[in-house]
Amino acid sequence: MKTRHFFWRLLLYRPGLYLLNLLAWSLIHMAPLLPGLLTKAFFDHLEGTYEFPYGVWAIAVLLIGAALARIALIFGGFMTDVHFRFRIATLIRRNMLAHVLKEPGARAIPCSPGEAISNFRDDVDQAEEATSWSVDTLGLIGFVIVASWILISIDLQLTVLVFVPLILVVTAAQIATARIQKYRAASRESTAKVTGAISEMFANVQAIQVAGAEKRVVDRFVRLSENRRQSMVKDKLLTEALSSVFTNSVNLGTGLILVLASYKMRNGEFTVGDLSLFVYYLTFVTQLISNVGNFMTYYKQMGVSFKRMVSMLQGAPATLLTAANYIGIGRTKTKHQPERRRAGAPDGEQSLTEERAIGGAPQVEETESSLNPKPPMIYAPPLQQLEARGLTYRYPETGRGIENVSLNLTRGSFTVVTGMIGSGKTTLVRTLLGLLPAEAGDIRWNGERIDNPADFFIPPQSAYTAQIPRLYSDKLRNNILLGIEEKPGSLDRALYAAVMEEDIKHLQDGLETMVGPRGVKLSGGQAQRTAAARMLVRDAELYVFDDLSSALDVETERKLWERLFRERRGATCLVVSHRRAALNHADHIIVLNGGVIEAEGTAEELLRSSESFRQLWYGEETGT
Ligand SMILES: Nc1ncnc2c1ncn2[C@@H]1O[C@H](COP(=O)(O)OP(=O)(O)OP(=O)(O)O)[C@@H](O)[C@H]1O
Repeated sequence: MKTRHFFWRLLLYRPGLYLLNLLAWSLIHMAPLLPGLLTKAFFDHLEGTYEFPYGVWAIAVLLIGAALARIALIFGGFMTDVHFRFRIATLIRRNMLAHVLKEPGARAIPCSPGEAISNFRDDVDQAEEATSWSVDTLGLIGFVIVASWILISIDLQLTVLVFVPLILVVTAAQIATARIQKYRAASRESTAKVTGAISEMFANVQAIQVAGAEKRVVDRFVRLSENRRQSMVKDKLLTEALSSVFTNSVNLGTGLILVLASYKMRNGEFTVGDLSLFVYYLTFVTQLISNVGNFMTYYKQMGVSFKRMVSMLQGAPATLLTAANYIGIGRTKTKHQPERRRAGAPDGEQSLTEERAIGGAPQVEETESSLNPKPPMIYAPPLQQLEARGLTYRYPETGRGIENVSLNLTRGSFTVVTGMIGSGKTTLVRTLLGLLPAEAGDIRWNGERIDNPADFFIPPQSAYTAQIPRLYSDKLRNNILLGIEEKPGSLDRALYAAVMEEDIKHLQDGLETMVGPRGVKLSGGQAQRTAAARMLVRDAELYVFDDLSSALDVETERKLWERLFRERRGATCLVVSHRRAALNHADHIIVLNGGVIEAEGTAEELLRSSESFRQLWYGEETGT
């Protein structure tokens, strides 16, 4: 999709509102035609070349009336403009956000959070500005057409002199816009880098301090800011230079008209009223010129912003940005039929993410919301067997990941994925759970294919604790519940299973303790176990733990597995670990190396057959 198609689709999003806005601003910009004619009548009346039937005072009254009418029109114009702008901006932001939320969790945005914020904020503003300025430009063009007709009927030669600067300026601006686009892209990019650096610095204060890297980080920030300063200065300088070209060429045109008019007036071909009309209209012609210039600049800048917004979609069609979705403002929606068919599902093949679940009868619960359409909850039948065949995912940046990995989990089993650092353990569980988009492979729940693992692998099917816990600046209780309803005893059971009961006693406000941004008030182990409790408070068929060992001592980890077995008999566990506490419990162990399965079996078998496994097993003793 090209920029012009994007622009056009934005205008057509709410065509009625856009036309109303266009009408309002056309009237606002064309309204000065009347005072111009009244001023001419006033001077001609005084000069005696024309007799106004109701006298000079009537002209004054009409002038005041015209001014008041224009004020009222401007008020109406602001209302329509605000409504239109707001809807456009909300549409794009909503569509981008909806797409980000649909992307596999681990690759939701293709850039740093700071850059993403800049896309959501500045780039959307740019699109809003361009659409909004288009109505002013069209309104002023309307004014110029009518004004030209009036002026030509008075004096063709002078009228041409009014428009020559206009043509020159528009041509100059056209030539300069390519460069504006380049400078604008550079300034946007450098702004995004500065925003990204700020967000990274705030997120990593502790890491920066312990590494003694304050000076280097600040130096880098200064470098980025300096780059930004330079690119912003270039951008602003060119924009302002163009703007001054617009204004001054029109001033020159005014001078020419005055000189020419004085000759014509001396010859009696031009009245004072004609002169006042020319000068009066010229002010608005000036406005059109700078308006066209502004619009062209905004339009070009929107082209840059459009590309950046498309990059947020990570390969999805650009039309998504302007897809006319319900944006949840103003009206309530009563009926919602969400689209549940997954891309990639071969025709005729049943899948668990569609409206049919195993067992014949549909087991999908429709949720209906008055504001936000939610996907239906999926209740799959209890897990008997989960199979993954040929799972492959490579990170585009490094080409590393996993290749052709298969696994088979039966109900109540405890499977451990182990391997050296960087062998692909996290990638495997993320790909299985749909947090990374599998390039190849097939996942089946009790033999039924799962087309969209990201929608499927959530409670009550599965729950997951990531290697790095993500906590919010809120109470500990809310961090664990994350919005679900607390059932009697459920929180206590989860805390006990996550071996957190002692920690809660020692925390100042127990479960009501505010954990601070990203959980900074908790120890690493507490944060990790909070994440485990968050997982365990959700009843699930399959529990996936990604490497708890970094935050748990051996004894705590042993307790955690024991409690989990006792409390949740029948639950199936997939655990990433290289700790004996987990390996000892395992029914089946998968050893990854370089993204592929190197060996698999029980601990006993692997101790005999796999050198890598022996290294991991004995490495714990030697601490290597
Ligand atoms: N976001 C990423 N972008 C690019 N490459 C990545 C990314 N994350 C991981 N990799 C690469 O993919 C490979 C597998 O990484 P992964 O995190 O799955 O390993 P792991 O076995 O879980 O490691 P660890 O034991 O350190 O957690 C590694 O070589 C790593 O360099």
